[in-house]
Amino acid sequence: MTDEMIRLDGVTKRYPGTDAPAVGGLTLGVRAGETAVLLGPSGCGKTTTLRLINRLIEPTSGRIFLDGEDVTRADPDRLRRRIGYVIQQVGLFPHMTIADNIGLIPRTLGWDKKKIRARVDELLDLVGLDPGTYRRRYPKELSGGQQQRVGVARALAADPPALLMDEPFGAIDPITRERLQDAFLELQARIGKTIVLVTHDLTEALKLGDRIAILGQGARLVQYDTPAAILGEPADDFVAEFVGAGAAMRRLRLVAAGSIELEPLGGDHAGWPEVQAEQSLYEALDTMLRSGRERALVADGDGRPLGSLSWAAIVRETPA
Ligand SMILES: Nc1ncnc2c1ncn2[C@@H]1O[C@H](COP(=O)(O)OP(=O)(O)OP(=O)(O)O)[C@@H](O)[C@H]1O
Repeated sequence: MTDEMIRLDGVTKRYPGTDAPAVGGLTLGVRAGETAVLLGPSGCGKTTTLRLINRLIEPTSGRIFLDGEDVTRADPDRLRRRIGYVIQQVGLFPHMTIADNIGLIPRTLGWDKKKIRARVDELLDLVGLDPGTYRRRYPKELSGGQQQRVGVARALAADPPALLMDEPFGAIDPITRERLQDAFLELQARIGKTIVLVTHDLTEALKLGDRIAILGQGARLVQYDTPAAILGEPADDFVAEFVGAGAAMRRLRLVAAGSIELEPLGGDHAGWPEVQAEQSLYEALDTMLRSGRERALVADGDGRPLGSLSWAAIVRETPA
């Protein structure tokens, strides 16, 4: 057995009348409870890959597995109840209330009214919208960010183990977008779904992904790794170029101060700035810069000193 919830095995999609495949023999596994981000340039096949997973698009060849089961030929309607789908345009039905939009799949599954109502309220709570205020409203009476939350609630209605998200925060202003990303992380920490999320925004990928799949044209898998590894050890020039000039600085946000080799504290450290072991190197460096010191004391959660972190140690730890 495998702990992979989603697996693509040599999946190819060739649209009629095109020369090169949109997805050419992609093999990719997503572990249960993890968020995998598909990141790559426009037209590289991200959306096609996502829609192959829930069979909105039929593969030309290859196989797709959900929780170890070959679903390449499974009934698409049944499959989609096990895989929630969230898109950028949200796709709420304008003539239906928020409650009816969220209750869509439970209704098709034949749940009774009381159970649907309870589930709708539970989901509104989960995504941070007050049920009393929002349940009877219509989509146009909500902001874009609130509609996006409803879209997520709807996708979660039948409690599917997996969730596909296509540029879920794409059309939203930068400040709301950051708030929704934070809300996404809090929600995911509680519900632990297996998520495949498409974006072309590197910052979003680094923030939300447990692992990032960098795709080239034809959904060629160039690198599939943790955010820190993508930034620290780009597989080739394509990835290095994609993650760009700020890679070393971005990586500092992903490494905890307590995770690198600290120096012994030694004698007098009065007046040193202090950072928590779980704070990032980025925050540690910021603290040092603001206090005008080249060293900080690293302490654990109970305030016990663990060692000394120097500027030089951060430079040594950063892959050149
Ligand atoms: N229905 C279709 N028929 C023919 N070609 C298509 C169809 N849908 C997509 N394509 C082509 O397949 C390729 C991959 O498209 P896809 O939408 O998967 O890319 P993407 O990475 O999601 O792009 P973007 O980031 O711009 O949304 C593109 O070259 C696109 O033009």
